[in-house]
Amino acid sequence: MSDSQAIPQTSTGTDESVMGHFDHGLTLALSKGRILKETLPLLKNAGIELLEDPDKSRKLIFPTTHPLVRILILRASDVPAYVENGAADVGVAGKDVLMEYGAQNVYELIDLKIANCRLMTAGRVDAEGHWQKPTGRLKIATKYVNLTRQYYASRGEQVDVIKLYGSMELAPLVGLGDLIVDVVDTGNTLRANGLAPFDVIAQISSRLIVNKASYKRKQAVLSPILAGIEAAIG
Ligand SMILES: Nc1ncnc2c1ncn2[C@@H]1O[C@H](COP(=O)(O)OP(=O)(O)OP(=O)(O)O)[C@@H](O)[C@H]1O
Ligand SMILES: O=P(O)(O)OC[C@H]1O[C@H](OP(=O)(O)OP(=O)(O)O)[C@H](O)[C@@H]1O
Repeated sequence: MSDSQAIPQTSTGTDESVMGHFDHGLTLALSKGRILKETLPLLKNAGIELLEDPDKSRKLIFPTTHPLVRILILRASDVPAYVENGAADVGVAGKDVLMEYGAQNVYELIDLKIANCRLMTAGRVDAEGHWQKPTGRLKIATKYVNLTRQYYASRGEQVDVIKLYGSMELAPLVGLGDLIVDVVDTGNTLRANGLAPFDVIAQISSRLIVNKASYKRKQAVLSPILAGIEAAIG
């Protein structure tokens, strides 16, 4: 690497809360977007505010106003893995993500009642709002492959599941699957793409999860933070 390409070291870039193991403190795993936006007011009530705007930074670890708390910004679906393996002590993730991942080593402590939506089946309908059920096995396009298999198995239906990573609404429009399983809030995305919602699989909100070992070892730091968050829930 030439000098002009060298990565600049900022004063916070080598700070222990950013780079170190941070064993004495709490590491929180959140995801960018709606979860971060809706979690910040709850954290504020627990004395935790970001020192930097993650929308204006390429960093992934953020120090906070609480000297013993730092925040990791991850992909929403990666949050359970970080908490389950102890790389983060605490995480906030949608119930959809938690059910799909099936984390073992975590306690689900608080329903934060944010990012509320429903996990649903949906499909392409004609002008009268009718869906043509195909003959033979249903093909379901979704990023929730485990949940989808469980749901149809519980109904005694054999289906083929096609794994996608986003924009599920596109799939039935171009013949990739007969139905989708995705989260629905206003229904606008379904409507805009000529799809209709069918069955509700689960009501979804975001949950605060804690690594089981962290819960035992870090009670002193954790308890007042959990109390502050709980007090702020609407
Ligand atoms: N339209 C919505 N309205 C309300 N809550 C939603 C909506 N879409 C998703 N959620 C909830 O918010 C969580 C995070 O969604 P977000 O869109 O930020 O991440 P994502 O794009 O689904 O994740 P990933 O990048 O890992 O695929 C979801 O797991 C779900 O619980
Ligand atoms: O019923 P609605 O209010 O339209 O919300 C549903 C949409 O929200 C989510 O996507 P999101 O907005 O998170 O975009 P994404 O595809 O980047 O995840 C979800 O995957 C749906 O597409």
